[in-house]
Amino acid sequence: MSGDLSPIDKAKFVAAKRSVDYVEDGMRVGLGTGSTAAWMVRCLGELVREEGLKIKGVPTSTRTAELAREVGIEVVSLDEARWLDVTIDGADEFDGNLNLIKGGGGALLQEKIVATASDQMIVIADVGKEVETLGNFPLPVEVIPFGWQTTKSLIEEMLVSMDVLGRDATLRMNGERPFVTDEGNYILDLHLGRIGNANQMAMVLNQMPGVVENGLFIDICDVVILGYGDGRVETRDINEGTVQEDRLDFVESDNLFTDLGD
Ligand SMILES: O=C[C@H](O)[C@H](O)[C@H](O)COP(=O)(O)O
Repeated sequence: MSGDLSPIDKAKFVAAKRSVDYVEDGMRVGLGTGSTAAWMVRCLGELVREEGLKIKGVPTSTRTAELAREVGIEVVSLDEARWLDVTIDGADEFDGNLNLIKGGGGALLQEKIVATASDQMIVIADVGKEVETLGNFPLPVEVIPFGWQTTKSLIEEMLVSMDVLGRDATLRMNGERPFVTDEGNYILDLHLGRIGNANQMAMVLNQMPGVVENGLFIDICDVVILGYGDGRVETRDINEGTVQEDRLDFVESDNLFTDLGD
């Protein structure tokens, strides 16, 4: 079965597999959204079903909620859980300070609320997500549908005044219609190229009328677990200042991958 996976999927899988080591019995766990986070949800489901792990999962999208229930994880709302032990999620880009761009799948609002309500946020990513400076990936900004074209013009004017390289904002589409988030909002993707001051950009965007949230996650992520297509895993902890490397090996078994340890 491992032969069916592309190197990028293997990289996502090994990062996800390593991340569930952070989850202990009784924890309240934020469950991210996207293809990498989906691997993590499946790995957690396996632990719940086969090893009796008891956790409460708070999903960051309806997609993740469906998958979590499907694999046997008890799903609760953030209001029920109130505060979480850990959130594990993917990212579209991360830099050396573990600042992120998220929202490629449109789930940034719930993801940011859930990650911020967690003692620890762990990002799982394939090696292609690492960048020197954020901004090559279009920055998603969630806006309310009312007056979205005015909001778009205001954002573009702001980008000119901030002297940002790219200034185009495009409405995310789902076929012929605007893409609609779980909260009923639209997404504007900002094609910036390079975000010099991500903190300032995040603050300025969130002050604009019509903007609900932006996809910059600044000082929220604690740990990045980076997967490689050959099974190597690198864990970077920004608080501890540590980098650990190990390896998961691919085997043709029911479990797909076996932890070989150090
Ligand atoms: O809205 C989606 C999320 O922020 C995802 O975590 C992000 O887009 C990364 O997704 P993937 O793991 O599929 O690359």
